[in-house]
Parts: sequence; structure tokens; C-alpha cells
Amino acid sequence: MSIGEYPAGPRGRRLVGNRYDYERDRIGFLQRCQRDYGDVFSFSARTSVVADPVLVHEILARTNTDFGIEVALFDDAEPEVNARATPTAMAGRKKSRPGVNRAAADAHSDRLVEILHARLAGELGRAVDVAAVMKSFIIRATTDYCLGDDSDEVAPAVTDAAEHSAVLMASSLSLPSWLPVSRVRSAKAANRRLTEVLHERIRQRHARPHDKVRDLLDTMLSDDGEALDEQTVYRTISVMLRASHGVPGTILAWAVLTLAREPEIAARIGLEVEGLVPEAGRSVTVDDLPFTEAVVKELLRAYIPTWLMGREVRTHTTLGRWAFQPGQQVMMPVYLIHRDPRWWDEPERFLPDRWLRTQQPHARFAYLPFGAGPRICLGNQVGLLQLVLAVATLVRDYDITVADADAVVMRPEALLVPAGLRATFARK
Ligand code: HEM
Repeated sequence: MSIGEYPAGPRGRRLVGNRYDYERDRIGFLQRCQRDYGDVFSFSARTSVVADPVLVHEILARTNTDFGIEVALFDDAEPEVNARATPTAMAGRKKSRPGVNRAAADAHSDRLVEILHARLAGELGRAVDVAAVMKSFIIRATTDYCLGDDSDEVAPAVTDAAEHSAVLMASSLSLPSWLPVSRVRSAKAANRRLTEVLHERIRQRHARPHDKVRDLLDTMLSDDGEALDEQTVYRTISVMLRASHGVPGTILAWAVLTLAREPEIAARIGLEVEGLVPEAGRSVTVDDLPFTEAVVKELLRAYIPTWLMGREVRTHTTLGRWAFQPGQQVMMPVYLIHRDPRWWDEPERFLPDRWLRTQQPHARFAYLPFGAGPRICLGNQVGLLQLVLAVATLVRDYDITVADADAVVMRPEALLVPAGLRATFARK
């Protein structure tokens, strides 16, 4: 192939192209294409798939310049997410950094455990939709992380806005916001409500600041570094809250299923947590729980919720030996990379111990749970802490009964979900 060609791929069926076969078995279809055409192949004249770790990393690194990340929920709206790539939005990211690093995340560990117990208290003794409960726990935890005492009214508003937006996203259509469709109207109303409560909280805090930094909002309003306008503070916090809605909660659902299927892993986590005696006055952190952390890393490899990431091509550009035009889409099946036997030993097995050895994965960039480049997950340390402490707490303090674990199936929707997972939680 000469430099600058559009990738080859299956032509698909008349009228529907590849969509029919893709919708019947999304992951299987992508795996078959990869086998037949290699790591870069086309899905249609507009959409290509890139499953080569180095090229995926390059796309992520060139995001904001050659590749755009934004998805417009309403096609005539200035999508709020678009603003994230502007210099002021990147300044918001920069200012937030000391508020989201490992030390800041660790400082939230006691609150996190309290919030998990409080969230489960109302659910004990009956079978619940695990992903829904875990998502709402994470929203409460992240809202508390960002806004501390001011989070009460905000957490329900985030859930509402995120859920309404997810319904629109799932339809995979960009609908004009003037369209009198009830789901568009309710999504707009929920987003407006979240915008209002958040602005209100930011203004109040600005007028009456805490004497020392207690949460992410304090970091964003602090005198250290560049001063930000209210809109930039709002956007940064709002993106943090929305971005934390689905992914960590979904991984916790996978954790509950895995603990039920692999009791010896649950037992090893139990031993690790029970043997832990932190010095007086010091909270438990990720560093105290190396095996639990390895389990979380393995969950993020095997069941990566962001299994298929996407970018829109912004400029006439090349990637490796392929050429792309503005407006084309590039999809990155992280799931395929995380399960590729070229980069991983026994990729189909759930082996947390691989993370306690060296040399995993065998290729650079073959592990991308948090993305990479200028738009890498801003909450990666916060998310890791949430997952490790939640898994350890679930094992230590709860008996969990999963109803029919064998019937749960892996479903690659917008996120990769354990469909049909229900469980009963009881305090030990
Ligand atoms: C541990 C679970 C998590 C995973 C696996 C995860 C994964 C990701 C991934 C893959 C992206 C990049 C998406 C892309 O490039 O298209 C992302 C973006 C982001 N995540 Fe996370 N995330 C997690 C938890 C969180 C949490 C708890 C927060 C907030 C506290 C958060 C905040 C963000 C933000 C703000 C972005 C957008 C950054 C930007 O576009 O500039 N994430 N996350």
C-alpha cells in the first residue's frame, strides 16, 4: 500500500453497509475485520477503526489539534464540551491538577468509605441493579470530592443530567435542540438545572471562601497560579462531575460480578484488608492495598468500560501510512488492544497477579484505561482511589449474593456493561 491511502475494509451489505453485521455482534465484527484487514481498517467511507497501540496513542496525543473529541448532544447548540479544547478550558485543567493528584485523592479516602456505606444502607437485603447503585455512589463520592459540604443538591442534579444525556447519546443521533421531542426537552431542562445549581454554589464559595483548601472547588478558586473566571471554574467542575458518571460505577459492577465468580480472589483481598493496620491518624490509601490495586488494574484491562473511543478528524492529515480528511471519524477499540495476545499473556484469563510481576503489557501503549495525551482522564487518581477502596470495603464489610452470575452477559453499548447483573448486599 502506498502512503496516504484510506484504509481498506469490508464493503458490507447493500444499503446498510457494515452496520447490520456490526450491530449483531459488535466486538466479534471488529475482531473479524482486524483478522482480515489488520490493525487499521475502514468501517465505511466516513469511519475507520485503529487498533494498533502506537497509532492509537498517536491519535490521543494529537487530540485538540488534528483530532477532535467533541460530541454535540444537540446539533444546533454550542456544545459545552467543545469549549474544553480552548486555551481557557485547558487552563482550567491545569489549575485543577494539584486538586486531583494522588495526595489530594488519598485525602478523600475516609469520606469515600462513609459515602459507600451510606449509599448501600438503603439497599440492604434486596436484589438491586448493581451498576445503577454503584454509579450513584460514585456520583455522590465525586460531587463530595469536588464540592465538599455544598454537594447535597448537586449530586441528584448531576445524575439527572447525565442520565438524560445518556439516553440521547444512545440514540446516536445528534438532534436539533428546537425539536419538540420530550427526551430533548427533558435533557435540556436537566442540564439547565445542573448549570444553575453549580453556578450558585461557585458564586457562594467565591463570596465566602474556606480558610484552607478542602475540596476541588477550593483549589480552582485559590490564589495559587492563574486566576480563573467563573465560567472556566464551572466548566472544569461540571466536566469532572459528568465524566465520572458512568465509567467507575460500571467497573464496580464488573468487580462485584468478578468477586462472585472468583471467590479465591475475594478471599485474597479479604486477607489483605484484614491484615491492614494503618498508623494512628493515617487513612488507608491505594499504596496500602497492592493486591486490591492489581485486581482493579486487571478489571480495567479485561472489562474496560470505554471499550471503543472515538475522534473526529479535524485536518487533512496522515496517521502511519494512512490519510484522513476533516469530518471523518476514527474509532479506537481499546477492548481489542487490552485483549490482544501479541501484547498480553493469556489475555482471556482474569489474572491480577500479572500486575505484581514486571513486563505487563509487552508493548508500549497497550494499556489505555484512562486514555492518553492532552485529554487524558483528569480523574485518574481519584478514580483509582474510588475503585480500590470501594472493592476493599465491599469485601471486608458486605456479604454479596449475585443472582445467577452465569446469566450475566458482557454488552458493548456506549460503555461495556455486565447486562442483567443484580445482587443482594448484607452487612457482615
Ligand atoms: C477509574 C475510572 C475511570 C476511568 C477508567 C476513566 C476513563 C476515562 C477516559 C478513557 C477518558 C478519556 C476519554 C477520551 O479520551 O475520549 C476520561 C476522561 C475524563 N475523565 Fe475519567 N475515568 C475514570 C474516572 C473518572 C473520575 C472519577 C473523574 C472525576 C473525578 C473523571 C474525570 C474525567 C474527565 C474530567 C475527563 C475529560 C478530560 C478532558 O476531556 O479534558 N474520570 N476518563
